[in-house]
Amino acid sequence: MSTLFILGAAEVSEKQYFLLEKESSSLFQNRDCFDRILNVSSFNELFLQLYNDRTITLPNLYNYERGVSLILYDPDYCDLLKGDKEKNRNQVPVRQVNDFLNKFFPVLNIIALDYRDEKMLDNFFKNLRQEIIISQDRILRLNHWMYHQNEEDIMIDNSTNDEKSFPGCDTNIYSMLKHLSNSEKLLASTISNDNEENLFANSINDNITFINMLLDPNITKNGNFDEIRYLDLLSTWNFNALELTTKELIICGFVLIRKLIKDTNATELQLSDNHLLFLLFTIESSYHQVNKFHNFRHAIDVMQSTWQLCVNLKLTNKVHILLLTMAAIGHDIGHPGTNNQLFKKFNCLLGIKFNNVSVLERFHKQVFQNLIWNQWSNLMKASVNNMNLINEAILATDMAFHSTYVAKLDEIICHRKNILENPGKQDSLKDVEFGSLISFIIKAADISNVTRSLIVSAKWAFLITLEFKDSCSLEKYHEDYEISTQTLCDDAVKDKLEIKYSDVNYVEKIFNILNSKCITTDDLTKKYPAIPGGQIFFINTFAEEFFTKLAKVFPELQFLSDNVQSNKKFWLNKLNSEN
Ligand SMILES: Nc1ncnc2c1ncn2[C@@H]1O[C@@H]2COP(=O)(O)O[C@H]2[C@H]1O
Repeated sequence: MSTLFILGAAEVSEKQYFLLEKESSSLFQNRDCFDRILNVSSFNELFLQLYNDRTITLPNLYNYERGVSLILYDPDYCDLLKGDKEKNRNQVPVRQVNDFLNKFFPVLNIIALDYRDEKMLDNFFKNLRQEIIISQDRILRLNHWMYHQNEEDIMIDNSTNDEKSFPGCDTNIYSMLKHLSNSEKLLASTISNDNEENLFANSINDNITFINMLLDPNITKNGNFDEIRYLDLLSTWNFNALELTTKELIICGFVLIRKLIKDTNATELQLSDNHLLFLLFTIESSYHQVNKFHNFRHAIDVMQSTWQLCVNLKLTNKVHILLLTMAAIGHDIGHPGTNNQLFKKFNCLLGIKFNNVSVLERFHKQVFQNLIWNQWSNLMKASVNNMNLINEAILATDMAFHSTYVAKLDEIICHRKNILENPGKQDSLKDVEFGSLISFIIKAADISNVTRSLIVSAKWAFLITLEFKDSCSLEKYHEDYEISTQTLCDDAVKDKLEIKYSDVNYVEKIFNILNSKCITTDDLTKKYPAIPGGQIFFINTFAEEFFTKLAKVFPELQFLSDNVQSNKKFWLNKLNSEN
């Protein structure tokens, strides 16, 4: 859905509406592109609308990831931060608004323009219809996210591996290069303590009470959410992120992180409730809601399992638990829902930037690190080891290095066997080192969906199967059409663009399946017969050995291995009954 925001006091909006009536204006000629027109009196009202729309129960048609939205306003008119009518206070230049939108609403397709700038409006509308088509097609959208680049993107100086930052791309749709580029600008503004940037951030933090956006009647008690209820939910392995609304996922992140901060007793790490929620809303706006598996729901699921593994392992360092849990929330930030091979195979700029090694993980690490520096710098300043721990944990989730971690488990098992059989005899092998422990925990959490209860595991399996299918479709699309990995807005293909992989009804169908209380694992495997085979492959190739050896090193985690075995039995029976 595409929204047109008319921003400014009534007088201004009358002028802007005038544009809607002026037949010669590009706005008039393209007004049919918008599904709705909203008149807002200030940026605070605009941001409240964006945040509230992002937390609509899924399938959310107003997530600003399908369609392209436009904010029209008069930068010279009024104090747009609060909507006062006084003239010439707090004028907000267009560049500053777009900078803010890109940094704090990264995955949203939305841009602000001065309503008087006909040239910019004409330029915006020139590509709008194609961009809307791209944003509503699963594969065209994926292609754009991963491969869009504009000619100004600075090429990499490969000889020195000098990682240069990238200017923003020329598109109104999300792209990973644009996300990375804006993330680096965010870091730069943090370091330079850019007060323009702070103007908005401070205004949001001062004028928006985030908790009020979460207090739905059906999830609150006496006007507040039931913190105990959510902490209880988070404290069991029966946690099911799939049955929670986006608001509840944010609440889960909030109550857990707030608890973990308190547990550290570290005054320098304290963060106000509103600031913590501002950070969580920004993280939510950095994950793609349109992704089936790699979305904010997966992030909160991995956050919960990371914390529970720390509890089961009786980790004592409260700061480490907080850092690991934060790494879990951010470990897949901006994930496109595909895989590293598709960066390397099509030789795209983002892959080259990271030398085609752990492209996704290094992207997540850089984007998350810059966000934390901007919104929670104390967590970073407290110790240089804090960011290193978060970075190491995020990089450890690259499955390309999975066998390295299994080999480390083998080494520890062998070391302990040697000690048992030859007490007192030293060997060159090592027991669990801190770095390995961090990696083992977040790796186990990242694939812990296969250790959940059968029906929960089956629903995650259903979602990742759909995502694998999209990756295959993207690969085929490139091979069939030999589409340049640059952009699908090139003139050569512009008029051929059509929606083949629409996902509006598709998403509706998915959430009907996930939300139905009566769906069984049998129903899922009947509808999607590829699931059992995919699960057996993944369990046999990765999960079974990893969790078996993890349990040998950490007997407290035996339940993970038992759950995998139990789920595997079901998948094998399914597979055998189908053959
Ligand atoms: N249930 C599952 N079935 C198949 N593959 C999975 C499953 N869970 C996780 N994975 C894979 O494990 C990978 C862990 O890293 P990623 O999240 O990048 O991508 C994940 C998937 O490719």
